[in-house]
Amino acid sequence: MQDIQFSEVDGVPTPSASPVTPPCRRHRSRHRLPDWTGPVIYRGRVNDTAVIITGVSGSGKTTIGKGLAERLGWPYADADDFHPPHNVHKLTHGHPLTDEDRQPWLTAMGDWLDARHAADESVVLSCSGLKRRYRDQLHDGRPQVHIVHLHGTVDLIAERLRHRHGHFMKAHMLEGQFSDLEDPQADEDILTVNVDQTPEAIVSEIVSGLKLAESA
Ligand SMILES: Nc1ncnc2c1ncn2[C@@H]1O[C@H](COP(=O)(O)OP(=O)(O)OP(=O)(O)O)[C@@H](O)[C@H]1O
Ligand SMILES: O=C(O)[C@H](O)[C@@H](O)[C@H](O)[C@H](O)CO
Repeated sequence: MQDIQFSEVDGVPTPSASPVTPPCRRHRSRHRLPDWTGPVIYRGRVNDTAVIITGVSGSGKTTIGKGLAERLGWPYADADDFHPPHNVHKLTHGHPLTDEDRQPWLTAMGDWLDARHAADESVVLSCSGLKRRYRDQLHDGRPQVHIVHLHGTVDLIAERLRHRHGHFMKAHMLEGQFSDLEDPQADEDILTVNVDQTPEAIVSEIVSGLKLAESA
């Protein structure tokens, strides 16, 4: 296998030798690997980037998503705002969502990602993305999307939820969230970050892990 050296050109890592293998192992082969025909598309990087923060309820998606968006100077959106009223009603009354409930919600987020991409706009979206097929639905065919999964223990997250007030999602639903959770697999190209650290440290880990450029 040929060794590929990278140098920076306009902030984009560029190989100094024509590779015969993909330039980056974190690239998802199913939909992002271009044939080697010219300019480098590094990790699927296009003009805009969409970072999706996933994790169970209480893992910190909102806290970290907003912090990251602020650090990068990008708009932020929360998946909770894409739920049809029926889903919010169910969650508010303590009923977990089914795959069927989640379908219109995933479609709405996908449409939103496509609209932001068409406008060349980089964004941060917080979304539970508990099951692999939900993540695939948002990820596949969207080279601008990078997923960051917030990982934490049940005990730590339950403790945080016990202290959270004014949110429709209640702590007792955490068990259902963990039973629905399908941990990210290696081939999903997902950055997993442990939430047992300060929000600032988590945001920094994401910025460096995804090599995101911070706003001045
Ligand atoms: N790294 C952290 N350290 C300490 N507390 C945190 C951290 N991240 C989040 N929290 C706190 O934990 C609680 C849950 O965080 P947050 O609301 O961001 O989670 P969430 O994943 O968006 O939840 P949901 O999916 O239910 O909206 C909040 O009270 C928040 O302030
Ligand atoms: O997939 C789900 O069950 C939902 O997305 C929930 O996780 C909530 O929307 C959210 O996390 C609570 O704020």
